[in-house]
Amino acid sequence: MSNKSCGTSRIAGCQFTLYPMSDKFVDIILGALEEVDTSKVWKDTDDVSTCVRGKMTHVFDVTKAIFLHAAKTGDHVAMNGTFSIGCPGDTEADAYMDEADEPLNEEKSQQISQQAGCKFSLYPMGREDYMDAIYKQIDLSKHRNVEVSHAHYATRLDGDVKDIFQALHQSFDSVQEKVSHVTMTFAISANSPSNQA
Ligand SMILES: Cc1ncc(C[n+]2csc(CCO)c2C)c(N)n1
Repeated sequence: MSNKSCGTSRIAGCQFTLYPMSDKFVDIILGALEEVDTSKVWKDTDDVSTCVRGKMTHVFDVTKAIFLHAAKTGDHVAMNGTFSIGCPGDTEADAYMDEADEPLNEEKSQQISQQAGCKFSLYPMGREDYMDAIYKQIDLSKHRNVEVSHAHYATRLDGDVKDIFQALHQSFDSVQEKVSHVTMTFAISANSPSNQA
């Protein structure tokens, strides 16, 4: 099987869009994209979304940091996105697969404390037993730092943004160990007026 691998890890990616519910949306989007160190990932931003690709650890580090920097403005900010790994033909970011594993934004991200709500869905591709792959690989009870609940077509995670992204990362990683091509969609929202008493 050709899994387009390079070294020991495979190219992962995330395509995401920030939606700041604020008049300052341009500054919030561009500010978050600028403030985060994206030098270990391939990156492309257009009028619809941003795509980052490279080692899984850097893809999660950068996506999480961009959401945190937008949310720390205090404005109501949402992000929708799709993670993908093992997509046949996804080799364009090969050069980035040689980057060392240390995430570049972890220190700054650790300093930001931010609550959020998130819904995510896993899609193991090309498998008749896709439901088993989802149920067997994700032991959601492992995510001790986030509140896990079930929603139609998705699993809901509530807690600190860093813990939510850690749970997303773990779930995605455990499924991709067993299934070659996996996508995972997510929507995350912070500072929503719905949560203000
Ligand atoms: C992560 C992310 N990347 C791109 C866009 C698209 N976008 C909409 S407004 C704007 C700034 C002015 O051009 C940009 C880049 C987004 N919303 N979120």
